[in-house]
Amino acid sequence: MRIERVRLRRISLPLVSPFRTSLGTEYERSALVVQVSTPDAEGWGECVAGADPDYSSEYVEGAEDVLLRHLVPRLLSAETVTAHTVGPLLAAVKGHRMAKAALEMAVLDAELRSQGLSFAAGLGAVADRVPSGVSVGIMDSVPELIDAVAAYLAQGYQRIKLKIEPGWDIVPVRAVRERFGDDTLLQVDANAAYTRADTRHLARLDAFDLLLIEQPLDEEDLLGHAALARGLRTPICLDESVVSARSAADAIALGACHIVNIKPGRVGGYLEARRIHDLCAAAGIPVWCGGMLETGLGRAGNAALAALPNFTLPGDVSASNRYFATDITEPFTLQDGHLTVPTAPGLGVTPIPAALDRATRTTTELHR
Ligand SMILES: O=C(O)CCC(=O)N[C@@H](C(=O)O)c1ccccc1
Repeated sequence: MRIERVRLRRISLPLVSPFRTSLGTEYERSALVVQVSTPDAEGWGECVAGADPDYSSEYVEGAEDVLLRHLVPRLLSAETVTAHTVGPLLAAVKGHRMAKAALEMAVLDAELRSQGLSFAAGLGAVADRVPSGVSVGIMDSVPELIDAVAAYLAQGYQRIKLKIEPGWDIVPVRAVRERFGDDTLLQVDANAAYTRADTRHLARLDAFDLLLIEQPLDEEDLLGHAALARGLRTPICLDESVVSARSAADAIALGACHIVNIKPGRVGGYLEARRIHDLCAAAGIPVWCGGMLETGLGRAGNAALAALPNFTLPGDVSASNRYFATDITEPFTLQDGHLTVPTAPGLGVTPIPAALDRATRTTTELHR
């Protein structure tokens, strides 16, 4: 395909409720929507980098700058581009995986739309719906947390993920386990808030039969996670530490994880996400699809990805209304605790012009 034009929109969507993690509290989601125009089709992508470089080193202004000055020009000057050549074309630019992922996603969307293929078909989905888990932030009190979890379970969510940090871990997790019983699928996410010195403290979570503890230590501390894994019964899941298939292989070889949270934006795109899925499947490591508070664009791609065979744990692919009163696409809704995998060509969704315009703060366009 020949890329004629790339349009970047900085968008902002208010969250239905503040989302607090060990990294801080978000009240609105900033994101970048990438629109790629080719003679055959338009393609849409979403950059998951947030307002601040706190989850990773990327942040929305930085992603916009590196896209405009270093990444998009490389694609516009190429005679032809396919989703599989985006990575090599951008390889000279170090890092910036979330920015690259957004561009590759838009090219993949355009390519699949022009072929009349859905993301699900293109990636190798084996299911037409995926179980929905939900991420529950840190709250001001345990009663407030219990009410929030009760509401999500009543909506049909199949799995509860609780954000934890030092001072908000054992007590809330015990309260949720005791209130909702042993059959509720429950896991925790620390966003790297602990250190190796916390091993004995974190081992107290073993009492609650959790599916996993996600990213307890610093993203670069693979040996620390391997040591922690030897001190805990609860399986260790990595998120921030896994930025590529290579890093997934290293983490697995070092015994740093039993489970991997795959986020296409964090690992540089859906194609690398599939490579990690395949590598983990070969190593007997189950995976699940994480979330970055995506709009319906990223939610559509994630639903398709979560339908691949080794995504055997419910992911954070929740309904649009978990975060947004109004999404920029038709909203994803929970049907019997599942999201339906889009079957239309490409992502299967496109932004609703009025909704996208309302969410757009700035638009920048680059042409061949
Ligand atoms: O459901 C979602 O999209 C969000 C799931 C979630 O908890 N994301 C977390 C995470 O660390 O996985 C997060 C990402 C980015 C920013 C803050 C929090």
